Formats: sequence, C-alpha cells, structure tokens
Amino acid sequence: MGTVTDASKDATGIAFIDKKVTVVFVLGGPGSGKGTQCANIVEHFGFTHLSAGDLLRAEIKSGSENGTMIQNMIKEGKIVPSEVTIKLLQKAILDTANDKFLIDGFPRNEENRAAFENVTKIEPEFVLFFECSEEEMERRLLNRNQGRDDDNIETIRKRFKVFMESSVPVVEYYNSKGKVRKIDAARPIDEVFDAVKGIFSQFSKKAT
Ligand SMILES: Nc1ncnc2c1ncn2[C@@H]1O[C@H](COP(=O)(O)OP(=O)(O)O)[C@@H](O)[C@H]1O
Ligand SMILES: Nc1ccn([C@H]2C[C@H](O)[C@@H](COP(=O)(O)OP(=O)(O)O)O2)c(=O)n1
Ligand SMILES: [Mg+2]
Repeated sequence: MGTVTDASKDATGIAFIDKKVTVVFVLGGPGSGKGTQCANIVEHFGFTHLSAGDLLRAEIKSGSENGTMIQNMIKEGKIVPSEVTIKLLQKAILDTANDKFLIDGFPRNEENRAAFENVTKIEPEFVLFFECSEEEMERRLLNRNQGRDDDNIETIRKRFKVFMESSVPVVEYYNSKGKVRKIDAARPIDEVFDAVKGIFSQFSKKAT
C-alpha cells in the first residue's frame, strides 16, 4: 500500500492528489507473458493494468517531444530514463479511478526502482515474477505479430542482455525483502494463470 502524497507539484511538474493505492509490480523477461497474464488478472481481480512499454509506445505515437528518443531506445533494447516513464505512470495512476494497479515491465533497472520509490513513496504489495527460458521467450517474441519495432532477433538479443544485467538485480532486491512471488511461466497460458490466481487470492474476486 502506498500513498501518492500531496506535494502540489513534484520535480516532474505533475500535480499530486492524495490517493491510497495498492501496486503489484509484474516482472519477467521479454516474452515471458506479463501482458497476457495481466489481462487475466484485470478480468478476475479488478486491477488496472499499466504497461510501462505500452505507455512509452503511446508517447511515441502522440508525437511528444521525447518520442524520437524513446523510439530509438526501444529499438536498441535500452531502458528509457526513469523520469520519462515515471511521469507517464504517475499520470495514469492519477487519471484512473481505481486504487489497485498492476505495473507491468517496471521497474526494469535500479534507476527505475529507486526513482519510483523516491518520487511516489509507493512500496509494491509484492512482485509477480514470471520465470521462463530465453529459448521459449525468443520463440514467443518472434511469433507475437504485433508489428513491434523491437520484436526482431537482433533487438531481442539486446533485450535479453539488458534483462539479465539490469532487471534481474531488481528482482533480487525485492527477493531479499521477501516480496517476490515466482511463477513458472513456461507452461501453457491457463496453467500459468492457475498459479497466478493462487497468489492473488488475497484480493476479492471482481463481481461479474
Ligand atoms: N504461457 C504461454 N505459452 C505460450 N505463449 C504465450 C504464453 N503467454 C504468452 N504467450 C504469447 O507470447 C507472446 C508474448 O506474450 P506477452 O504477454 O506479450 O509477454 P510480455 O508482456 O512478457 O513480453 C504473445 O504472443 C502471447 O500470446
Ligand atoms: N520500465 C521500462 C519498460 C519498458 N521500457 C522500454 C524498453 C523495453 O525494451 C521496451 C518494451 O517494453 P515492454 O514491457 O513492452 O516489453 P515486453 O512486454 O517485456 O516484451 O520498452 C523502458 O524503457 N522502461
Ligand atoms: Mg508486454
């Protein structure tokens, strides 16, 4: 549980309102199934899904002044400076009436993690971590067919390297705090979701 506190405006220029939120970080390598399982969690447990990658891609499309920089970094498999990503996440949290958020693909490095904590003071409830072999993730990404600039073998290899070097240490950090809930994500989608459901049982089911 965290509170987005009232500081009227922070360093990023975004106005804050008082809002108590529950945040779950969803991490895992590229193609491990984060987006797929987040959609299931939204449907069953009433969370709002915020994908850092989706927010950055929308920012490129919007013609923002940072668009070209973001596009180049994504193409190279690099991680965009956290101030850009955090601003987008904050805005999405504040613009959404819900108080339960899945933050997918963030924090992806130590800079993301420390800056988010400093700026928002939000501590994740837990970190859902999807474990999957690179061989399987590569197969999935090459079949994803979403027309993404970064789903080509050259960029995929770079993303795997960044994941191992920069993102795994973030998972280890949360693991040392007892916050990681690890899932075997190499299994079929339904079986992965069965495991996810067990972890989310503390949250009430969405009324249908
Ligand atoms: N458990 C699974 N088994 C097989 N394919 C999967 C599984 N989970 C997701 N996929 C497929 O793999 C691709 C990557 O999944 P996605 O959810 O976009 O992963 P991520 O957000 O972690 O990159 C998509 O085409 C998706 O349909
Ligand atoms: N916290 C983040 C998340 C994503 N990005 C950029 C860099 C990533 O390679 C791309 C794509 O991220 P996305 O989460 O959509 O990718 P996957 O779903 O893991 O395949 O976006 C970032 O710079 N910072
Ligand atoms: Mg994704």
